[in-house]
Amino acid sequence: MTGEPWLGVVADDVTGATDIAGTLVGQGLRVVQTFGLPQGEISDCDCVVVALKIRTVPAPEAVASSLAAARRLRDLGSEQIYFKYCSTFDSTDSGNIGPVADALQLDLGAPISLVCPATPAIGRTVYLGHLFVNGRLLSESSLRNHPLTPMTDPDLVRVLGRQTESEVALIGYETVERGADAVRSELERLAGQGVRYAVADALRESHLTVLGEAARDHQLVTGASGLAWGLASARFRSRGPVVIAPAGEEISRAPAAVLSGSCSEATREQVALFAAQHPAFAVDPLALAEGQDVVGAALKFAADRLDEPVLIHSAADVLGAQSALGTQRAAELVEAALARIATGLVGSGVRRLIVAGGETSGAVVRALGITGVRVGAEVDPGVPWTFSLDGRLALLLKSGNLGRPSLFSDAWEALG
Ligand SMILES: Nc1ncnc2c1ncn2[C@@H]1O[C@H](COP(=O)(O)OP(=O)(O)O)[C@@H](O)[C@H]1O
Ligand SMILES: O=C(O)[C@@H](O)C(=O)COP(=O)(O)O
Repeated sequence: MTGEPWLGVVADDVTGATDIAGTLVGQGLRVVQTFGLPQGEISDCDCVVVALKIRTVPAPEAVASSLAAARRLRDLGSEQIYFKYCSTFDSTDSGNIGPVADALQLDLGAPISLVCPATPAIGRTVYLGHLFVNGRLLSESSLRNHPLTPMTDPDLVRVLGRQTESEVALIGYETVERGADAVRSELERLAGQGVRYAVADALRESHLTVLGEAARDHQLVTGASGLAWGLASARFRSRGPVVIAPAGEEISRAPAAVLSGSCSEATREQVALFAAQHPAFAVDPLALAEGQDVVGAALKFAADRLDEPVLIHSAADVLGAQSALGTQRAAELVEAALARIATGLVGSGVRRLIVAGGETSGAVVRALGITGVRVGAEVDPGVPWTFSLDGRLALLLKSGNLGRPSLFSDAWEALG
């Protein structure tokens, strides 16, 4: 094991980054995750995951940030770059998966790259190039109605084809089932025909190991957490999970809080279950818009109850808030308020913090001035505890769709 990160991940959002980081830790890699470009030297790890926020920004901005991240990762010693996007391929017809992959391929001199968001551990599979979410076609899942990136076409060859000028082809499950050599030969054949992207089928984890083995020497691999799992399991067949020292006593006994700005189905269940057993404060976007001191009220509520974990959440009447204030303004008000509440909570001694929601997590880590975390063990697939590099905090940053209903309660126990 070297001290240099051989694998560099460019992730297109914050909790997506935490998801892949946790997956790699589960496969025995030592992982550091940074928010934005890594600062200074990073050693004693196998992988650095750079969390960007580029899923829905204009394509040129996404390309510039990804290139900068990949170049920095190469400077740190990464031999292989992994572009992590969402397991539901969240993107629009103009990007950003195609433009970012194109730019990274060109920069790294990669002739052809795998494209595979399949992540069976969370119910995402690819069959004949079609993406399924918990057994339903992507276009018939709730992603069809995503506010920013509605996914109405499940055929990934077609979806990516609209985002790139390059040729996109399919490597079907029959080839994958024949093993890594068969996939390698097919990749060579396709590259010889000028194809730059091979969407690969994967229905179960053994398929991901085959793909990981086939892509072992690729300069660029693209996918969600599943294919990263395959890469790591092909490379380190016998490595057990990293044993992360439990949080120091100072942290594991410190006050704890959950901040949720996520409105996703899984989070709603988690919030409802936790709120039934613990003190909970609802942030009202309309009150924020009226200029009421909601932040002050939330902090007062928490300060009176910090002998047990408190929950501050926001997802009550989302549609009402959006129609009164507009989607963007409502989101900004809630994100800014939760970020200020996070700062106040940490100021009053909270050192164990769960944050639900990708955008929300981005706003919170920015407000807290956290530049990076060392990644610990997963509590659920894609949901690991992390420890800020400055030693201040244990943070669990959770993507909206991930985690079991009792995650918020179970996570404290997992922290030790
Ligand atoms: N009650 C609400 N009304 C309107 N927008 C809200 C409300 N609560 C949260 N939001 C916003 O919804 C967005 C949720 O996104 P995010 O944090 O990425 O969660 P997820 O990972 O579930 O998508 C955030 O921008 C948040 O500020
Ligand atoms: O790949 C996934 O499903 C997640 O890692 C992910 O990116 C989810 O997106 P957000 O819910 O917006 O964090």
